[in-house]
Amino acid sequence: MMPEPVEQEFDVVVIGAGAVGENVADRVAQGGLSVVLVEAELVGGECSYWACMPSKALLRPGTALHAAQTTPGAKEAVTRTLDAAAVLKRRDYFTSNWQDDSQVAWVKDSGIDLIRGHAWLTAPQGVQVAGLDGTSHRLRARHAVVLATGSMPNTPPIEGLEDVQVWGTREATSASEVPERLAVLGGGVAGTELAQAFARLGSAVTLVTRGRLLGKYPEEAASLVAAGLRADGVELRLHTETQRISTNDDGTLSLRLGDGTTVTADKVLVSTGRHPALEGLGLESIGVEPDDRGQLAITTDNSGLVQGVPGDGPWLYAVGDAAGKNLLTHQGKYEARATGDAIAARARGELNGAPEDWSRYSHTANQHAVPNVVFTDPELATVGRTLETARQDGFNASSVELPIQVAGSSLHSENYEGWAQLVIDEDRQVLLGATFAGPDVSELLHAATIAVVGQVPLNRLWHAVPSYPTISEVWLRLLEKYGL
Ligand SMILES: Cc1cc2nc3c(=O)[nH]c(=O)nc-3n(C[C@H](O)[C@H](O)[C@H](O)COP(=O)(O)OP(=O)(O)OC[C@H]3O[C@@H](n4cnc5c(N)ncnc54)[C@H](O)[C@@H]3O)c2cc1C
Ligand SMILES: NC(=O)c1ccc[n+]([C@@H]2O[C@H](COP(=O)([O-])OP(=O)(O)OC[C@H]3O[C@@H](n4cnc5c(N)ncnc54)[C@H](O)[C@@H]3O)[C@@H](O)[C@H]2O)c1
Repeated sequence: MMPEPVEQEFDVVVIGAGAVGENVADRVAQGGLSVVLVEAELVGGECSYWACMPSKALLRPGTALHAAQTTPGAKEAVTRTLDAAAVLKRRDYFTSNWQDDSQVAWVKDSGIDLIRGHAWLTAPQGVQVAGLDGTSHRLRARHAVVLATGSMPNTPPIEGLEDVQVWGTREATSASEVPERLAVLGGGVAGTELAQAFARLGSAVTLVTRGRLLGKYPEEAASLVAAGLRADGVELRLHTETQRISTNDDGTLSLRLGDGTTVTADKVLVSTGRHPALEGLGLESIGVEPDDRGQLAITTDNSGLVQGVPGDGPWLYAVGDAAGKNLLTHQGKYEARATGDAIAARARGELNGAPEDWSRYSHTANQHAVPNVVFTDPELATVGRTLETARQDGFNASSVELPIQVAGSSLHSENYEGWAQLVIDEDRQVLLGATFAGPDVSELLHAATIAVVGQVPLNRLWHAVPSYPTISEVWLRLLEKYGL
């Protein structure tokens, strides 16, 4: 006989204890509300164990080595290649060996309840949990339920894919061995970063993508990254469809490509994008139906409130990858802080209706300034609008571009190659976006984020003097080229 469910009431129920769910729970707890986090796997989610942390831990040693190899004086001291076993060991450290004890301790210390199990909605403000320990929970949320369930990998329509064992990003980031030959499908951020990480660890890597590399980024910046990958021996098969995948008798895998050629590899990584993890969440019970493509989709307002949901007042929110706006940890955590504060303010009666733009309860930066770093070598860092998206959004936009050739970059490494772009709103004379590509440019990005969010007039930005000799001097050159 099934045991009776445990009935519990909380002010807020958060489904999913990734970085984003943890942050919502923290803010509502700080706002004086009782909150429970429900997590089906590891507390800390994708970023901590299978995404940001391990991928960056795999990339960083290669970047450090390459920096030394391109700096005379240091170069002579570097006589060996990467120690793959040591790199994997360091990656294991950054994933805490896939143990979540320290994050569980933080949850408890923060006054947040935790239930390990799979949760779904049963009714407005009602959540059922199948506990991993066999217990069943029936939860009622007095003020809010927050969906922070993350995202799932897309499965590309490739013949034979269902019958073979491939890597997703989870298997790649937690790999215990470096495959001799790796084929990567998808030329987005995940595929590009992991292709370089494994190439530098010793794999012969072929990356196959149907468009150009990093197609969402300005072409000049993306082509510097492509050159970096090629220099590491990655074979780039761009503008190429993959038609079929099959297993060979020796256990290797073969990809038949649209141009009639075949790529054979020991492992194949499929990294062709992700979609919000909304399946199995009981959304049908509150009237959310799959769209024409059979996918569940939700719309949220600027405080994360899901639109068009039945119930008595605002109660269902979605944040982070689950909301599907920006699949980035830092931006999801930003949404989480605002949403958590909005829930607490609504509970106190201090916030009615949608929050004002740029108030602490609003995700306004999502529309203007989402920072984004591709952690390859060279790096690609971008914030805000590209010239193309600015014009699509109706801005009277112009741009100014330059190769990064300043004293700081020439000192940084031999033959430093970089590229920078500012996108300008001609009507208001403020920045709409910026892109930097080159070794170690990611630390330039926050200055651009501040300028975009602060809508700093260009004639005031002129007075922000970059230190000499730093790579940031490219800011001055760009403003000079613009005509200041
Ligand atoms: C390879 C890779 C590298 C990346 N690198 C970066 C990077 O460098 N920087 C960056 O900003 N972003 C990066 N990202 C994106 C980043 O990982 C995500 O944006 C981030 O993890 C989203 O956090 P989240 O809390 O919304 O979701 P998640 O971290 O996915 O957490 C969701 C949690 O919800 C749980 N869950 C789901 N459904 C249920 C349910 N029904 N009941 C209970 N629990 C449930 C899941 O088990 C999971 O723990 C990377 C992604 C990938 C794939
Ligand atoms: N440094 C970072 O911040 C970082 C790193 C990795 C991942 N991420 C996040 O994780 C998410 C997922 O990364 P991703 O690289 O998988 O997604 P993505 O959307 O960046 O790239 C998907 C790639 O797959 C290709 N593709 C899509 N469908 C295909 C098909 N049917 N056949 C062949 N190719 C196909 C696309 O053309 C594109 O090149 C991203 O949205 C990103 O925000 C962030």
